[in-house]
Amino acid sequence: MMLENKAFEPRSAHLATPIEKMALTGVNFYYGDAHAIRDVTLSFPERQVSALIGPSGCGKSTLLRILNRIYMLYPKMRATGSVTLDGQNILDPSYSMNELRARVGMVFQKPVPFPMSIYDNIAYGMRHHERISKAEMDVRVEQALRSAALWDEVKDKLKGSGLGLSGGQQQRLCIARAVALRPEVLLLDEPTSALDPISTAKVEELVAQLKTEFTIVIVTHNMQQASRISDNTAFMYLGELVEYGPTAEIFQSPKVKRTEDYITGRYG
Ligand SMILES: Nc1ncnc2c1ncn2[C@@H]1O[C@H](COP(=O)(O)OP(=O)(O)OP(=O)(O)O)[C@@H](O)[C@H]1O
Repeated sequence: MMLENKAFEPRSAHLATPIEKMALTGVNFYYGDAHAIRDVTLSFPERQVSALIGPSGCGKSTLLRILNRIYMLYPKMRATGSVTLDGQNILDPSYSMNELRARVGMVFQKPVPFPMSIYDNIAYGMRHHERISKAEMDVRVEQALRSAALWDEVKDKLKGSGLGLSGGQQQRLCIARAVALRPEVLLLDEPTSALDPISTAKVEELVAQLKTEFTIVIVTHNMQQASRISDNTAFMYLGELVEYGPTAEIFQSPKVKRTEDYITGRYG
């Protein structure tokens, strides 16, 4: 069945110069007294994949969580500086959390489907955010599952539990759930670290497709993955941004010795 898919029409075709979708300026982050992110300034171009890499504890996940203000759920965590989304500072408390949740979606390392049917896993968020008819919901669920390259595997068992899927399928279900809300930015926190190589390859292919419609920021420990799927790579160390640029440059001719050492596996 051919679906009319307005949500996934390119927002502006054939961009000559990428538009800056999100930008951090002088961002610091604190877990209580612990200073986890130090004066980070960088921007994520629209409809490109940007990878955050660096040794364990360098602040990759923390940086990702600043981008959707998820830390605000916890007391004692605070960010300073500015993070803009299409030029508006999302760290400003007056910026609506609901709007941010709708515009910036997140997928975590460990897939956690809701304990409900595959169909309801996708429909749940939409019911919460929008009023849509059953017929339109069916279309949107199908679109989301197709976008996450999962439709063919689940179309005959939509009423079955999301928990009954394999790990790789569960992760694609979680991606479908995020995509269904039609965000503009997708944050992926090590989305393949719990997956086998075949599922990993599927998710990587999926990221390549999704970037035609979404701006993607991905945290990964996997150097090959960063070099395969990202347009830009940021190398972080001890909470600081060491180097950021086009992925080919970062991997082939890093300017900073520490980046080179990490990428070539001399430490990590
Ligand atoms: N909830 C927390 N409370 C206090 N400190 C934290 C908390 N979460 C992370 N940190 C600290 O912040 C720093 C950055 O952690 P973060 O998880 O962002 O690093 P990471 O690069 O994503 O690491 P990994 O690759 O191991 O997931 C670390 O020093 C970590 O110990």
